[in-house]
Amino acid sequence: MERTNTEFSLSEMDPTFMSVLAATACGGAALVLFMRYCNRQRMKVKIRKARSRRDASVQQAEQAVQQFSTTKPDAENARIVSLSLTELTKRLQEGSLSPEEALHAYMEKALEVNKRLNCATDILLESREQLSNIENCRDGLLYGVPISIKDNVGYKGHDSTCGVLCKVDEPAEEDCVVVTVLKRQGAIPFIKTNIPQGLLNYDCSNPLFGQSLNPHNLQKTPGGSSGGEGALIGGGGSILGIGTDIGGSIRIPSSFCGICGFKPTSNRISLRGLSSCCRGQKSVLSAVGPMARDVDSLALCMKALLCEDMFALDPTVPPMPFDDKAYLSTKRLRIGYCENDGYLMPSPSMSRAFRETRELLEKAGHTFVPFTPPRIAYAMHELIVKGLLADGAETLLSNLKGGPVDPCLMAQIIPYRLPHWLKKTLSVILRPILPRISASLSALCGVSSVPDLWRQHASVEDYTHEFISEWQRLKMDVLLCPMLGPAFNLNYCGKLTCTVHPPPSTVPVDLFLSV
Ligand SMILES: CCCCCCCCCCCCCCCCCC(=O)NCCO
Repeated sequence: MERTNTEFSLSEMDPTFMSVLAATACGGAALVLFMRYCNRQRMKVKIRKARSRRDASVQQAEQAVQQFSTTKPDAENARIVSLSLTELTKRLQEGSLSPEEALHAYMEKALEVNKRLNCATDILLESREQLSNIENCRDGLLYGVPISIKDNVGYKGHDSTCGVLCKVDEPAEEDCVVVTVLKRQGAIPFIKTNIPQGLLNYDCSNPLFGQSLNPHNLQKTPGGSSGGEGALIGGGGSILGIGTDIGGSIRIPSSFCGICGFKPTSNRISLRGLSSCCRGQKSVLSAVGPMARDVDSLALCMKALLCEDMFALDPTVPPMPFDDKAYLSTKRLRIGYCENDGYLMPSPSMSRAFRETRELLEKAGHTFVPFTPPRIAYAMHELIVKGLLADGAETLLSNLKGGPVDPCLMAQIIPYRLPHWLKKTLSVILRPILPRISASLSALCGVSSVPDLWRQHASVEDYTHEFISEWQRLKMDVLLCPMLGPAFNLNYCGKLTCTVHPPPSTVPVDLFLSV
């Protein structure tokens, strides 16, 4: 066949041109490798910086505790950390215990728990400075009470990392509203606690601070995302903590660590000044709430937060104080119960705890009515997963950019990263054999347009009203249902979420230790 003049073989090419081409290709490859190397180095520096900052604060706190114990050798630390919050506040208010003693006792205990469970991200050494004007808060409901706060709760001068590298070295300019109000009530935030990377996970590990462990079994996770709080409080290192919850982040670690947790309705407590990896997401709303050893402590914390100060600092919060009358009422209740929502089977231990609780409440004269949450599979996929990741997980992924993905998040992130066409195709193929995975994959594509997002919001609104109508039809006061638990193994994340707004809480029935 005759050769055209545009055809030529490599051997006929100008050797100078060939060398330039080869040099350019090698240079390009070297540049890419160099940039990757620099990026990895930058990443390592950031991780090292965050860790050494945490370690330095731990070291300084150890010195402070030691120094205090030499000036006050007779301090009854073990006795102080065993008091309930009611007893502690009483002793602080009557003056038989000083805020300084309470703070140092808890700091010592928290450091010991942290050594075992790796649950702290930062020790707030400013807490000791706060002691110097704590007498101005003598009338506060939490006068002198040392408290813990989750990593994403803004505290002036400290990072709220959410476990991602891009938020390291971004210290809060001001205390968030919750911290301001708690401080005015006399509380002393002294420690920040660990979270899973990105906060959208039920484990508790991130590349900056590593894996936190369960206080009752070191092979298990404390849960997430308020897992550091669960571990610290469950281990005895804090008497009251502040967590956040979208789809279980207060309730699940409370259940896994054998403590109590309360997720109020969203914006009952101000969210101003809190950090997040999916800010602007409005389908499944986040909430701030307390975690503690007993229910009375949760109530006291709510009472302290629901005050004029918070309503003035964040006027978007409804100015509705704590309803003491309802809390103390002994009226017989009409309790809706749901042992199995048809989506997630409770574990045998959880079923037993549920039934024992029901029996006790029935004996106490409360009435039970069966309640079935409407259209649960639809709510899980179309409202929760599609709502949380309406942007196709773009915001979360952009927060993870430039850093390693934690092993506990990997299984979640792989499907997020698939291209839309592949998620859609897999969803269609898997529909007949794995309907839930198929529905999740389709939901992970998020919404396709602004009108689609509005439809999504409208569906959440409709579902909320459908749920509330059923609640009202049955004339229920509360709903009793089992929690996820007992605690999972490390790196095994669960998927239990909630989108409607009745405020749920977790209360331990007894401690179930799996071996
Ligand atoms: C092979 C395909 C598998 C598809 C898997 C689909 C996974 C969807 C997972 C969605 C997970 C959402 C977790 C939500 C956690 C919420 C935690 C929370 O409450 N955080 C609050 C932070 O303030």
